[in-house]
Parts: sequence; C-alpha cells; structure tokens
Amino acid sequence: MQVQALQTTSAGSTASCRSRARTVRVCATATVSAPAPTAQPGCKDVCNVAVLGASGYTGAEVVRLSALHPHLKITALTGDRQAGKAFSEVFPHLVTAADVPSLVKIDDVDFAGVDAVFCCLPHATTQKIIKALPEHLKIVDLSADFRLADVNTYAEWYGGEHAAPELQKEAVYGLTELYRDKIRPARLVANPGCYPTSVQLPLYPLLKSKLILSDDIIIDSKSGVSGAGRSAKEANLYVEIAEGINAYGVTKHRHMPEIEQGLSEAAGKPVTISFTPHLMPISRGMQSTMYVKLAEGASVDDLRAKLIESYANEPFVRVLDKGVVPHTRHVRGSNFCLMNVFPDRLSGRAIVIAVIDNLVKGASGQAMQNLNLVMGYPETTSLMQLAMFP
Ligand SMILES: NC(=O)C1=CN([C@@H]2O[C@H](COP(=O)(O)OP(=O)(O)OC[C@H]3O[C@@H](n4cnc5c(N)ncnc54)[C@H](OP(=O)(O)O)[C@@H]3O)[C@@H](O)[C@H]2O)C=CC1
Ligand SMILES: CC(=O)N[C@@H](CCC(=O)OP(=O)(O)O)C(=O)O
Repeated sequence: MQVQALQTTSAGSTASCRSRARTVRVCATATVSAPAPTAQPGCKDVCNVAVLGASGYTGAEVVRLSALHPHLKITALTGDRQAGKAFSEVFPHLVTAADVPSLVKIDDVDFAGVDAVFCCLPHATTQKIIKALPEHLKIVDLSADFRLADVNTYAEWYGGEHAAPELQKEAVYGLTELYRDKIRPARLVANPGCYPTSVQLPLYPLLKSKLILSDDIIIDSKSGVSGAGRSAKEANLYVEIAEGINAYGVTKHRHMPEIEQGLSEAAGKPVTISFTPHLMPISRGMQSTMYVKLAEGASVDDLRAKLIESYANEPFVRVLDKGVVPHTRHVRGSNFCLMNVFPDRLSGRAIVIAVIDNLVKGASGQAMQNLNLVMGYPETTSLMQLAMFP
C-alpha cells in the first residue's frame, strides 16, 4: 500500500465534463454549495457501481449516499445470507431509493458492465474476493485488508498471511484529506478505519509541524455499536450494551498499527501510541479524546492555529471556535469531522477532541469521497448533507 504525505489542498477539481452536480440539496429548506462543483475532463457521465456487502451497515450507507449522486448508477448489490432478497426487505428505510437491484451472491454479478466497486465485506474475506475481481474495476475497499503497508505487520495484527500481498502494495491509503493526489489515479483505495480517521485527521498536522511530541500520545476513543457491523453477536445484544460503557481491545486493538503507520509518517520517525477504544450505547458516532504533550515553545493556540490552517480549504473538516466542545450528535449522518484543542491542567499538555460518524466519515462517506476523486467527480458530490439533530 502506498502512503505519501501531501499538504492539504483545495478539494476542487479543475475542468468540467457534463457534470449534473451543481449544488447539493441538503434538506427541504436549505442548499449548500459544494466547493468547486466541477468534474474532471473525460469523466464518465454515468458510473455503474456494484456494492459488495450491501446487506451490512456500511453497504446500506453507500446505497443511501448513492441515491443523491447524480453520476452513480447501482447495477449490483450483494449479500451472503441475505442474497435473494429485495434490498428494501433487508433495509426498509431505503424503500424510497429508486432503481435499486435485489441482493445477489458475488458469484452472480456480471462485472463486465461495472465501472466501480464499493467493497463492504469483512476483513480477511475481502482480500480473496478483491483478488479475483476483473482488472478494469476501480475499487474502494472499506475493510482493513489493504490499509497496512507492511505485510509482516498485517500478519502480526490480523493473525495470518495475506492472500493478496501484491495488491496490498498497490493499494493507496484513502484518508482523503491527506492523500488526495495519490488517491485520484488509484485502482484500489484502502479506506481507513473509523478510529484511525478520527485520530489521524487532528494529529497528523500537529506531528508533521512538530508542535507536539511524538513519544507521549494517549488516545481514548469511543464508538457507537454500529461499528461492530450488523451480524448477530452476543456481545452486541441490547442488554449487553445498554446503560453501560466498556473498554475493549485493551492493549491490542488492531487499529493501533494503522494509526501508528500514519502518525509515524507524519513525525518522520516511529511513533508508538497508547490507544484504548470503548463501546458506547449509541447506534452511531465516534469520539476520540487525545492527550498530547506540547513541544518546547508551542502553545495550545499554536495547535489550534495549525489545525485551522491545515483544514482551511477542506469541506469536511471543521475546527470549532475556541472553547467549543465537539459532540457526536453534531456529526450524526454527516461526512464531517469536528475537532478542537483545549489546554490541559497539567502543564505543557493539550487535549485534542475529534468526532465523526463512524458509518459516514469513518466508512461509507469517506469511501464516496474517494470514489468521487477516482472517477473525477467533484469530491463533495452527494456528501454535503448536514448532521441530523436530535
Ligand atoms: N461499521 C463501521 O462503522 C465500519 C466498518 N468498516 C469495515 O467495513 C466492512 C463492512 O462493515 P459492516 O458493514 O459494518 O459489516 P456488516 O457485518 O454489517 O456487513 C457485512 C457484509 O458482508 C457480507 N458478507 C459477510 N461474509 C461474507 C462472505 N463470506 N462472502 C460474501 N459476503 C459476505 C454480509 O452479507 P450478509 O449479511 O447477507 O450475510 C454483509 O453484507 C468491514 O470490513 C468493517 O470492518 C470500516 C469502518 C467502519
Ligand atoms: C465498535 C466496533 O466493534 N468497532 C470496530 C471498528 C470498526 C471497524 O469496523 O473498523 P475496521 O474497518 O478496521 O474493521 C472494532 O473495534 O473492530
């Protein structure tokens, strides 16, 4: 997998093909203009898309977002246990999505007429399936299978040899704001994990600019239960989850090496983090609270100023006003990441807080952002919905 740091740049693409995306309707009463809403020359007016794993949570979000997309036409949806069913039988909330095909098995998809694939399958299964897909396809993979550049690190954390190491090297890490220029020409994009998105967006620029120390980073993250997927698991039953909060994966969560890979690149040297995820009794939403040590001479205001400067032209990242605390409810259903920096009572330290919706910026929204880039559509297409509240 290729990773290479880029300065954050404007999200806009340059020239226009027959883009039907001009402004994006966000609700009955409001319209938000997407930045530079023009497409790349030569881009396809219609992109035929297959969603593999459409009967899961991230697959459903891809279908929901695709319904607003002026260029995407869903030509195939797959399920495993749910194959053979109408999509609206599995996800009745999407019954109003137009022209959605029924769920079929992956083996029954004719990929000849498909241009691009969203792969929303479990990790480990994914690599074998992507390996067998035809070469003409553009693929955005939401699983963890192609995120780690080092095959040995993959084997260590995911417990086994990779079935497609050559693709692991080819894949481009899809944290859009950081790797935009690498993602554009990619055939296979490895969409980041939800925790790594919420952590790297704020910490990458701070480490790159050497405003914080790289050897003293403590990350406390919390996720909604949809992060665990839709398949039935005892640990995710209502009674197990409701009215409580629990840490899990303590000292060994598989997102640690993914976070460290990105932060090490930013710091220019190996970074080891302390990271503990927690499960919250909410369906969607993610907060990462990060305790960092200021570099000599740096202040909390310097950190805020760096984040504001880094994301000034980014449509989906907002540094909140001084003192305003990010809240998961304020990104619910949206592709936004909200962040802020606060002084710690311990001298020389700062507290960085970031929130995302794990299913949108943490998964399907970012996947759509990446597909837009790969296909040459304006990056914000179908993604400017504001958060739902309450
Ligand atoms: N949920 C989240 O917040 C995030 C998830 N991800 C990653 O995205 C991917 C999808 O996650 P999510 O949607 O939550 O998972 P779900 O468990 O909700 O959905 C998994 C999908 O894969 C299908 N599937 C499972 N096993 C097979 C198989 N052997 N062959 C073919 N299809 C199969 C399922 O079909 P069926 O149900 O019909 O059996 C279902 O459509 C995972 O890799 C996950 O780690 C990444 C970031 C965030
Ligand atoms: C709440 C919960 O279980 N979250 C998942 C992470 C979300 C996810 O699916 O991340 P990947 O894409 O890396 O698999 C977990 O901790 O494994």
